[in-house]
Amino acid sequence: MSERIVVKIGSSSLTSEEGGLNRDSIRFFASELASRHSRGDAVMLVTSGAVAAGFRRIGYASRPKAVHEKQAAAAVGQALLMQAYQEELSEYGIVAAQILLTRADFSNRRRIQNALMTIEELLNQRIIPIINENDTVATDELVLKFGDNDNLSALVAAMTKAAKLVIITDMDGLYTEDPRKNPQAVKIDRVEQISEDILKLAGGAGSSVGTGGMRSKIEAARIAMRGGVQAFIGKVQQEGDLNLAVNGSGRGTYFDTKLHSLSMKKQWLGFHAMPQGRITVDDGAVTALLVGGKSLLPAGVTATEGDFHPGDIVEVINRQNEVLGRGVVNYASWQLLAAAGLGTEEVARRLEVPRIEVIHRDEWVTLK
Ligand SMILES: Nc1ncnc2c1ncn2[C@@H]1O[C@H](COP(=O)(O)OP(=O)(O)O)[C@@H](O)[C@H]1O
Ligand SMILES: N[C@@H](CCC(=O)OP(=O)(O)O)C(=O)O
Repeated sequence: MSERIVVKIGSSSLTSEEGGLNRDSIRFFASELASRHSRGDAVMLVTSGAVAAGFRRIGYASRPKAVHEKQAAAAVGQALLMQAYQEELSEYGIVAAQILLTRADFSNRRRIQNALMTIEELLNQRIIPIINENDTVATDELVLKFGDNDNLSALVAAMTKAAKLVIITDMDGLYTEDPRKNPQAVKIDRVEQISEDILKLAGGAGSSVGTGGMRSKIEAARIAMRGGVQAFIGKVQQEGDLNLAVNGSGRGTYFDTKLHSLSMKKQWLGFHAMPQGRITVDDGAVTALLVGGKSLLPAGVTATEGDFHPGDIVEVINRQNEVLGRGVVNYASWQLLAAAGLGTEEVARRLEVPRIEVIHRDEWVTLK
């Protein structure tokens, strides 16, 4: 059966600690991708490695830390990376395309629609889109940077309604602890829900070339699952490993989902738009939102944060500060402050709001 898949390859799989691209690795991954492509899959690749490939060529002794140096390294390395993929994929008669995206592109509806249309056309033409963060324009200081490509790959998978996201890394899955630190750590084969406990298992990057570590991969798996995409985190190292990973018997951890893909509108709400504020809710409201599929009423609100207006997107958290989801708010922040904890009739008497629900169920996305 042919499928739509997104494959993400981390810096640690493409480069050595001393920097520079490992051409054998690129050759190997190209052959794995070509094998899925020849089965009829629509294959997209999200690849890191620009900074790691470029710093060596520039002459820096190690992976740079300063933003301008990282961006210079990425500018050099991205060209080397594309050249290597293009040459290796052409051995199989496959054409590759370069797509560079930033977090800010995802926050702009028109830009992201355009990127999606481009990707769809490339896939129609049996081209493999090769996607990376546009490092020269994305900056660290703002929330506008992905930093690692794990999140980017999950957003691409959700946006293109891929069946599967394969996150390739140097570890054969998620362990109960970082195996580099504790060799007794035990591998987890399947995860059906990403709880806070699962997130706590994961530490930072294991190598000096990787950035995200396991935590950002699990966060990516969470986005993928919410978007109705099955995610895999693990190793693809020998011939046929990518097929195994796609078919369910790969060397890694599977994050299964029973959810259906989210509409572009709900993806926008949940993943892309920048929230303008936060609303804290009580336990009754948590159940109403997460279990009952109900709208959020003022009675369940205990606190608000930020300056928002009707129509803005806000994040909803519980008393433990865990994010439950996001939605379109019908109140201004000052109105909600006045209405918090009150019954609906009381609110209707006191305030003029476009809708009595703080967030209507149709304009809500659960992220927990
Ligand atoms: N619980 C865990 N299970 C597995 N690996 C973990 C865990 N916590 C931290 N890690 C580390 O995450 C690393 C992979 O992330 P990273 O170095 O960013 O790789 P990549 O470049 O492939 O994105 C592993 O090498 C491992 O040391
Ligand atoms: N866009 C950057 C990605 C940075 C990075 O190291 O990411 P990753 O290896 O996925 O943790 C690059 O190409 O170098």
